[in-house]
Amino acid sequence: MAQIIQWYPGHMAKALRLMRENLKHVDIVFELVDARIPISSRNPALDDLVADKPRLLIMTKSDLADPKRTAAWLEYYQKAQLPVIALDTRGHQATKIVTKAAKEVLSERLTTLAEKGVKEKPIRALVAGIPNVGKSTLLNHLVQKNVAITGDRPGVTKKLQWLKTPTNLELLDTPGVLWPKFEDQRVGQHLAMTGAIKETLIQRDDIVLALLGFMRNYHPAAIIERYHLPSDVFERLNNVDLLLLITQKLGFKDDYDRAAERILVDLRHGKLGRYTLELPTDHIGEVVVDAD
Ligand SMILES: Nc1nc2c(ncn2[C@@H]2O[C@H](COP(=O)(O)OP(=O)(O)OP(=O)(O)O)[C@@H](O)[C@H]2O)c(=O)[nH]1
Repeated sequence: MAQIIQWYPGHMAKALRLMRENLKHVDIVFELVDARIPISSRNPALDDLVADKPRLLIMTKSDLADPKRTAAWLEYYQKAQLPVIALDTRGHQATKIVTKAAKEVLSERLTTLAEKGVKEKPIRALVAGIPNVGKSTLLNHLVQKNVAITGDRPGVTKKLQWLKTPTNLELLDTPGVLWPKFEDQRVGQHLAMTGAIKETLIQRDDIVLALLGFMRNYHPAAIIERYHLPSDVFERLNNVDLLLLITQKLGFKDDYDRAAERILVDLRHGKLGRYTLELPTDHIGEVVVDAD
């Protein structure tokens, strides 16, 4: 799990500069977002950076996300004309799905080149996304056993290194690490709930109380069943009292920090079911998303 990183404007500027440099050399950007938190795991800085470069949005960890909400997000992005797919990046279909989608995004250009009789060249791609979103997993999956690194020989000017894949994709070997924007405290909470960042002990209570508040409307049965609570518990208790009751039910006496930690572990390990914390109609931070 990524640690909470002290993120200074200088770091951000350097990361973005590096990515801008690398973007010149690719045909397409694979922008990864976590399907459970499509708002909080996206950095709008990429929009400006990528500008007119073809882009494929890849919603990772869709196996952990709520399928209905994923469908709503796919529809939203399709309406916004942003090519998008959702997948389990570890799944055996990942290579096929990503390659097919990338070819579709570039289809016009590929057809033009074919008509001009230009021999098909590999599609060069850059994988970008926030920490823990699945960049390395996807890279490794696409590359399979065909890793072939070009350039960067000693004594030779440093070249970009490309990873070859069996499907005529070439991937830049260093993914672009974007950093989430924390302007809204819910962004931090959502990143911590999904395990993208590690929370401090002090933040943990707030995060778990926010989670219980979310589950109250979204999926109360998951909490009731997991912690053997009375079925009307959400009607009777506020979030603080609910946490105290769960603490007792877990046999942790009055150690509610320990209970909070357990609840987060349960959530991250899928013990509270599949979930998506954000919808296209949510307004979080400065990211204004609207389905209309
Ligand atoms: N369930 C599930 N887990 C995934 C998926 N993709 C990645 N993971 C897991 O998420 C964790 C983080 O994946 P990484 O590939 O290391 O993420 P990263 O973006 O390279 O992370 P950094 O190196 O921190 O930038 C790992 O435990 C992966 O196994 C997915 O689609 N589904």
